[in-house]
Amino acid sequence: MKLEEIIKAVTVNELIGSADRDITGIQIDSRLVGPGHLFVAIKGTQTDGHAYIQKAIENGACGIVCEQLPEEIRPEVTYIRLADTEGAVGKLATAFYGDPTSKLDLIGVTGTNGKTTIATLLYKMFRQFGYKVGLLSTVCNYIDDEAIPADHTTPDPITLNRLLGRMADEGCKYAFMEVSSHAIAQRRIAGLRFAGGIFTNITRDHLDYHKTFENYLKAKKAFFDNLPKSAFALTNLDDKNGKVMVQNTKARIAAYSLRTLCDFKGKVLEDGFDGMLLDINNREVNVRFIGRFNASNLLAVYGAACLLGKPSEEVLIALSTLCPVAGRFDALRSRRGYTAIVDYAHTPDALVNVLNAIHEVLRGQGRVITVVGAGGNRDKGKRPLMAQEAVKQSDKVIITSDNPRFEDPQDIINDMLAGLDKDDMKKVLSIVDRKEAIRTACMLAQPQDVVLIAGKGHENYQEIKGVKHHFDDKEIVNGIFADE
Ligand SMILES: CC(=O)N[C@H]1[C@@H](OP(=O)(O)OP(=O)(O)OC[C@H]2O[C@@H](n3ccc(=O)[nH]c3=O)[C@H](O)[C@@H]2O)O[C@H](CO)[C@@H](O)[C@@H]1O[C@H](C)C(=O)N[C@@H](C)C(=O)N[C@H](CCC(=O)O)C(=O)O
Ligand SMILES: Nc1ncnc2c1ncn2[C@@H]1O[C@H](COP(=O)(O)OP(=O)(O)OP(=O)(O)O)[C@@H](O)[C@H]1O
Repeated sequence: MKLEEIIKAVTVNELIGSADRDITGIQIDSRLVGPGHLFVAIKGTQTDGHAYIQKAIENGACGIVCEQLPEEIRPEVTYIRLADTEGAVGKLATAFYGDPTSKLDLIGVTGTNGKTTIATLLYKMFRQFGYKVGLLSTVCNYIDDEAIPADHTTPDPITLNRLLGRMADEGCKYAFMEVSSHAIAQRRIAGLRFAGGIFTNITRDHLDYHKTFENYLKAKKAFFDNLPKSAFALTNLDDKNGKVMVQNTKARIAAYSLRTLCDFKGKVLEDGFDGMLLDINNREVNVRFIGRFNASNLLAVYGAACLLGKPSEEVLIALSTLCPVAGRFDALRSRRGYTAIVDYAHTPDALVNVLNAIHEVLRGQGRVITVVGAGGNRDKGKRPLMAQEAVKQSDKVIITSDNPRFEDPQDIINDMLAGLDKDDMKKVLSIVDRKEAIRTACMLAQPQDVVLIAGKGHENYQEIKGVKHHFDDKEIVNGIFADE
C-alpha cells in the first residue's frame, strides 16, 4: 500500500521525503521491523520508541512516524512528524489493514468482570446462527474456527488491526472483542468503528496502572463517549456506574438489569449446581450456568444479540444450549460427593460474587473451602482484600500462589495474610505450592461441600520468577478426582 494512502488517516505536521512509497508492514516495535515497513515511534510507559528509530531503519524501515525528528535525516527514508503518535498509530494501522471495521460489525465488551464470558458467548452464539465470526479475548483469539494465541486482553493496535483485517478478508460478519481499560487509555482502539459497546460492571482493579478509581472509570467511560451514533451502548443498570458510563455517548442507549424494568429485564427463578431457570422479558429459559453474575452476563448476551437484529425466540433457544466458558465457574463433581468449582475470580468483587453464588445454591447444606491467591507484580492493594473476602464467606481458606510472575510467592501470601486478624487466622492455612493447596482442600472436603479454586490461575500456566510453567487448575482437580 502507498504511504500517502496510509497517512491520510492522520493530521501530518511535517513530511520529509516522498509519500509515494510502497509500505509492506507497519510496526511500533523496532525489533519487528522488516524491509519496507513504516515504524511508528511511541513514548511508552517504560521507554521512548523514538530511541529506536535508527534501529528500525537498520532493520529496513522506509518510513518513520514520530513526534520529534531524529538528528540524522536519511535521504532514503520518509519522515512523518505529527503531534501524538500514540493516538495516531491505531488510525494508521486501520488504514494499512484496509479499514476492517467498515466490513464487519465490531462489538466491544468492557468492564471489570465478565468481558471474556460475554464476548466468548456472543462468538459461540453467532457461530451457531451460521455466521463466520471473530473473537478477540484474553484466553484466545479466533478467526472463525482458527485459534490464535492471545497475550493481551486487547492486543496492541497493530496486532489488533491485523487480526480484524484477516477477519474481514475471511468473510467474518461479526467480531466480538474485550476492551480493557489499558487499551482505552493507550488508545489501542483508536480508528476502529464499533457497531456496539457493552458495559458489565466496574469495581476496584488495575489501580497499579490507573492510580485512582476515578481515572479507571474515566478510561472505561471514554469508550462509550467515543462510540458512533450508529452503534448501540448496552449498559448494566445493576451497576452503580451503569448510567454514568453512557451519559455522554452519542450511541443508541439500551439497558439490562436483574432488578429494574428496562429493555432487557431478567430474573433468576431457580438455581442449582447444574444450571439456572431464568425469566428474560417474561419468557423462561433453562441455562447451564451458575450464579447471579452469570445471569447478568447472559442478559447482556441476550440484549446484544437482539440489538444486532436476531429474533428474541432464536436468541433464547441459543442461550439454552450455551456452555460455561472454560474456568469461569466451572463446576466439577467428585465421586465422593463434593463439588469443585474452578473460577478465575481475581478481584475482591469477583470473589464476593462467586462466593455469594455458591451460598445461594448450597443453602447451608455444606461447607465452603476456598483456595485463593493473588497475582504478582500487579495491584498490591487488593491482596489483603482478597483474603478478607475469602475468609468472610468460607469455612476454611487455603492461601496459596497465583501466577507470582517476578515476585516471591511467599511475599504475596504474606501481603494477603496481613489483611486478617487472629480470629480469621483460625480458618486459614497457607500452602505455597498451588497443586498441594488444591489437593489439601479436596482432602478436607466432605460430601455436600464445595471446594472453590479461585484467583487468576493464569489460564493454563503460572509464571514463576519469569518462567512460565504449565499449570491448569481443572487438570489438577481431574487428576485428584481420578485418584479418589
Ligand atoms: C503498561 C502497559 O500496558 N504497557 C503496554 C504498552 O507498552 P509500553 O507503553 O509500556 O511500551 P514501552 O516498553 O515503554 O516501549 C515504548 C515503545 O518502544 C518500543 N520499543 C521498545 C524497545 C525496543 O527495543 N524497540 C522498540 O521499538 C515499544 O514497542 C513501544 O512501542 O503498549 C504495548 C503495546 O500496546 C503493550 O504491549 C504494553 O503492554 C504490557 C506488555 C502489559 O503487560 N500490559 C498489561 C498491563 C495490559 O495491557 N493489560 C490489559 C488488561 C489486563 C486485564 O484486564 O487483566 C490488556 O489489555 O491485556
Ligand atoms: N458479571 C459479572 N459480575 C461480577 N463478577 C463476574 C461477572 N462475570 C464474571 N465474573 C467473575 O469474574 C471472573 C472472570 O470472568 P471473565 O473472565 O469473564 O471476566 P473478564 O472481565 O474477562 O476478566 P479478565 O479479562 O481479567 O479475564 C469470573 O470467573 C467470575 O468469578
